[in-house]
Amino acid sequence: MTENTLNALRKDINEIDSDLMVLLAKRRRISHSVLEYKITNNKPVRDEEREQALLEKLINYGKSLGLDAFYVNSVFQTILEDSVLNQQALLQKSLNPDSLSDTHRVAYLGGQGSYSQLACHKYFSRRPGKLVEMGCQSFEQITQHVEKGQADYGLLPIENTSSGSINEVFDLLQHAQVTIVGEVTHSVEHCLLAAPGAELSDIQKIFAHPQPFAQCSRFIQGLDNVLHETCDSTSSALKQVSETPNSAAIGSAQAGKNVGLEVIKAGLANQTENHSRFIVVARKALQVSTQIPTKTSLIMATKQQVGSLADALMVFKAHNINMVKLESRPVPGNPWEEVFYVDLLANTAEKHVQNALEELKDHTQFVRILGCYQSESMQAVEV
Ligand SMILES: O=C(O)C(=O)C[C@]1(C(=O)O)C=C[C@@H](O)C=C1
Repeated sequence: MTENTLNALRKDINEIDSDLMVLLAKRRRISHSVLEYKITNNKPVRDEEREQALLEKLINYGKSLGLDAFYVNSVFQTILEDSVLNQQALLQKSLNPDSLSDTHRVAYLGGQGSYSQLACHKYFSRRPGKLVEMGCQSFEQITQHVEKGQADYGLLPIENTSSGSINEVFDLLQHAQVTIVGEVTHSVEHCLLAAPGAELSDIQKIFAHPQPFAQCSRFIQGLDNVLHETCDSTSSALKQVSETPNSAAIGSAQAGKNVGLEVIKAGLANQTENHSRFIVVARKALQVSTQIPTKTSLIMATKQQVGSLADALMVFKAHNINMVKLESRPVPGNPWEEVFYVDLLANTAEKHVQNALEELKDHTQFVRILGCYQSESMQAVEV
């Protein structure tokens, strides 16, 4: 085949890709119009039955065209996720016109290329406006920026599929004067990043934030005679590499590229599927539509008597509320006392949820709602 033929074929591919883009944009606009029907008729945004029927039809059609089911399914699951999340974001925007600002000032940990920055970009990609990013040195600095009104939002990692809950953030939430207004899950691919040309055998020291160290513990334990040093953030770990010979940092490939470092080993995390969930905090709560999946997070201290935690949890069962997280943390200054963090699939705008929260007071010493917010972890339908 000549180079001319190759160029002609690539031109055909470019044209098909442009046509696909036009069709995707058209599909999105139609999906926005469908939302109007759902608003008027108070229907849930997501219609899993319709998604399932659509996917089945597309998979069969794909087969007749020689496209395999896995490919068709994954392409259309992505399209459907975009459609649902966009409808939800539009609905939320119409419910909270006050939050419609041209600028979002967002505080997060670290700087360019940090995992928090990537999660921030993902969350705000569906919330148009100018993003003013404020890289911070600590989680506490993030909540302080929000409390003082220097930032509109703060992004805090709360749990990771490899290392579990991020206790420092749970402890901070006990006292911070902020409310949770959103969540975003981001997949994290940890790489070992070093100066161009370096090899794994050259590395004598590794810099990283404690979280990546925990999430890559098996890889780290397998290295002999390599020192580790913890840093405040991935960004500062990257900076250390440029100042320390024969060193490397753990970070995303993008973070390394931004500062001229190369990936010398990828896929370091203990689990192949390594995801972090971040919460978005603000000073003022947002109203959440009852037509979209919603989470309510709270902290509670149960009474110091036998069975009080079980009694408290039975309240959720009695009101048919699904609890998706329960975490206990010590109370600073009060040894052996515990507070519990609870995530519920529930919207505080609903009467049965309000009743449950009222009843919960009978079984606890205190309850504080940390936030009621749109749940963005979307489960794909099974076909
Ligand atoms: O058909 C609908 O109800 C839509 O809102 C459209 C659409 C889609 O993009 O195809 C989006 C969300 C629903 O979960 C199902 C399908």
